[in-house]
Amino acid sequence: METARKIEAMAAEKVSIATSLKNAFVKFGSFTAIENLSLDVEAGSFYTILGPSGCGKSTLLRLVSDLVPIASGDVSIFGKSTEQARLAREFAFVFQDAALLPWRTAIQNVELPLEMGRKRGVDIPVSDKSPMELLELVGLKGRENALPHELSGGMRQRVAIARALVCQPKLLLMDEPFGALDEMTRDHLNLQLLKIWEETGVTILFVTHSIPEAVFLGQKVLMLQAHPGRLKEVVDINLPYPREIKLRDTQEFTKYAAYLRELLETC
Ligand SMILES: Nc1ncnc2c1ncn2[C@@H]1O[C@H](COP(=O)(O)OP(=O)(O)OP(=O)(O)O)[C@@H](O)[C@H]1O
Repeated sequence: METARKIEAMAAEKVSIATSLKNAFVKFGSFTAIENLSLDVEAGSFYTILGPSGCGKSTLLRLVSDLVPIASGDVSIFGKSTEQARLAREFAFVFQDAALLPWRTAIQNVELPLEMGRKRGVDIPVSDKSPMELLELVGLKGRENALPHELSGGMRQRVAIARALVCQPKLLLMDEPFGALDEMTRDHLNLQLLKIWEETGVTILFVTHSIPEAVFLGQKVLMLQAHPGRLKEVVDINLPYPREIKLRDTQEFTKYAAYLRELLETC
């Protein structure tokens, strides 16, 4: 009985951890890109990732998403190996470039992962929201039949987010998704992303170069340092949600941003 309870508790703990890294190393030949990284990301949380160029931010997301192998240590996604999690569509990736198929309309791009799953005869999870509802969620109602070249950069990125959500991922990996956008569009998408996070309960790992963006979005900011890439500090952002743009004008926000700027200088 005691043992059964222990196993149950361990299983529950595993499920409540979206991503677990234990003494993880990533190497490219003799070059160490990530050194001895240990981290538990709680399910449903929003982590932003900051650090100097080349410190391994993208490599970390690529490790979690089974795109690069671990050299030593452990990495798991909801208690599964990264390969099992990839096959079960537990996570989805959003890159800086929306990478839409130019000959398909917005809605056809969102439907693509479902079509591909069907073609391969794979049983994939499907969002309880339809592709149309997902486009609505990202504020693109009425533009579903537009081709990518008829949409702005921000709109294309919103289609990419809707596409990432179509298989109901539990974990969303975002690598500078708004890095190429103007400030107003970025602000708008930051707000929309927070709304999506609150509505869906998805766990988010979000790489950015922008300190204000990292503070505005994240519950925690993961600061990495370079040469070799390793964890410098996890900074808790104790600012309430829902967050509004005017939060950036507050003293608390400015304090966090200043602290992170100083920390970044030491990385
Ligand atoms: N496929 C690869 N082969 C060899 N080295 C690689 C490979 N991918 C990344 N690296 C190296 O690993 C290190 C970390 O790269 P990564 O792209 O993760 O950094 P980053 O923090 O995302 O950088 P940036 O902020 O400039 O985007 C860099 O030194 C990079 O040159």
